[in-house]
Amino acid sequence: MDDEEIPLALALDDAPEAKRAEDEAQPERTTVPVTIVTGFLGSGKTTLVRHILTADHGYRIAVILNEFGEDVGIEASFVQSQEGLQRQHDGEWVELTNGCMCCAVKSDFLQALESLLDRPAGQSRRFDYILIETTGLANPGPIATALWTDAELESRVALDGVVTVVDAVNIDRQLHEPRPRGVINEAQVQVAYADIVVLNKLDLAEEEALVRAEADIRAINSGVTIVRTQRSVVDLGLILNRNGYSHKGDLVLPPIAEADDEVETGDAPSGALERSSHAGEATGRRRSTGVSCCSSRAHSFHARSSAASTIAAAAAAAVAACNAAAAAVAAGSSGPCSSADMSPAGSLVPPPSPLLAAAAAAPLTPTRGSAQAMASCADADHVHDNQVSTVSLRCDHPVDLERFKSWVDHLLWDRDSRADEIYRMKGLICVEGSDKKHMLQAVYELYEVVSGPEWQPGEARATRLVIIGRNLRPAAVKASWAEFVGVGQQQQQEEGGAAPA
Ligand SMILES: Nc1nc2c(ncn2[C@@H]2O[C@H](COP(=O)(O)OP(=O)(O)OP(=O)(O)O)[C@@H](O)[C@H]2O)c(=O)[nH]1
Repeated sequence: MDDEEIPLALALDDAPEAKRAEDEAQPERTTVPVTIVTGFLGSGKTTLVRHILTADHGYRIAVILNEFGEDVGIEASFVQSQEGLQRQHDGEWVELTNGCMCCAVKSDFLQALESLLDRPAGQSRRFDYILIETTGLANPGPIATALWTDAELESRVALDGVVTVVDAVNIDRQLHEPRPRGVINEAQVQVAYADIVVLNKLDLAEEEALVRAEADIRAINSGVTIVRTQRSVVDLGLILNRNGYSHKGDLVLPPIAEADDEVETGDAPSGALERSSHAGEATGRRRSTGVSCCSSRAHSFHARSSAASTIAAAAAAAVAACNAAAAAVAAGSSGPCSSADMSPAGSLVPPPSPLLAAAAAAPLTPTRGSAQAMASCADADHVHDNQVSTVSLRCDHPVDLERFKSWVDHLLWDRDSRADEIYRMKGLICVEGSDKKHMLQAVYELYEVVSGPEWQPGEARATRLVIIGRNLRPAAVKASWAEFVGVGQQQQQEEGGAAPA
């Protein structure tokens, strides 16, 4: 979006008459295709969605953004105002000049879909495509399954495809991150469900890493199309209107022969994905799996559609097959939580622009519990519970930008323990001496702070930050915030608690 033309806001009733007449002359489509955009935290999903929204594709696209926990409002409000958009007096929906619409919802995609479909006729131009952007820790399976099943019930929406955006720099550690037995590895499942993988951040990754990433992806989902991108700029013909789940078209799934809804949970240590040696062997097998949530959702839809359960089970089986093979190879050498399985931190290539700061390897600050119930996990180096959670911070007075950056440097780079890991930071920053909003974006050790539009009159000028990671400790994060930004503990408000994946 950086260099692209800024779309202007359009009042819902302001569609040009000629365009409106043209719209009304078009026959109604019986179903609206839905593409799910998924991918791990910070991979480039929003960047892809913005690329789609601003491209010249002729579709009128409705986007449903599912924001993670307490970051609701942070990214959406910044992104929308950054793009010259204005919220219409229509709930959270925003409409762009090309007819695309955007909505931020906290959790329930299907509810948002219903509200979209139930919009009063004539209030806006008709849309003919829906994009759903999941959170970075989401398992896209339940949404895909529900949409696919609904299509069988002659729903007004139909699953078109699942696009998984992969961060070429960080996918290695994401796929191989150790998990306690039975705990889902989100990155693996997101890859497993993909019809197409957008391998993003080419500018930050070396060729060797790209080739390795492709092998890892194919080890999970051997039939998937992989397209390399920078800033998620992809040929939209590859990702929209694939018609992959239509009864008339061929089902686009990892080519798994006999998957059904009886996928077992259990024995294989998820997160122990072997690299390329078993690429292709993931297909045609039925193994036990750590992806229990897929199979449980499949059960709930089995009564409505046996085919629907197959999609979930197929993805689960793909991951399971990889994990089982990896477990066999790794047997006796490293357990599910062995640090030997982890990718070395800090192996990123230097950033190409001053906006991105590269970090040396760095453990971090302390940790926090979470709502996500996970088993404890110990290895020789550390004992922790492997919980993913969110810490939200707020400060109601302007912060010094340089001090703020120093704090981020410290938080991301000067860690003295590897028990915890920050996956993602996002924040709106109210900078001392500036009338412009600033935004922090961090993905693992890389971060950028960019300035955006001016604060609007009456808008609360506050700094709001969201930190998502594994084993975060809020007290220590707050202490470091106080130390580096110079904000007294009494002035901080911790807005949110733990947010489950
Ligand atoms: N250098 C570089 N940065 C990128 C690229 N694509 C995205 N980014 C940056 O990566 C950061 C995360 O991008 P987003 O699009 O917000 O990622 P996301 O997947 O939507 O993040 P979550 O919603 O938190 O999961 C932002 O700072 C982007 O500007 C790329 O190809 N190269």
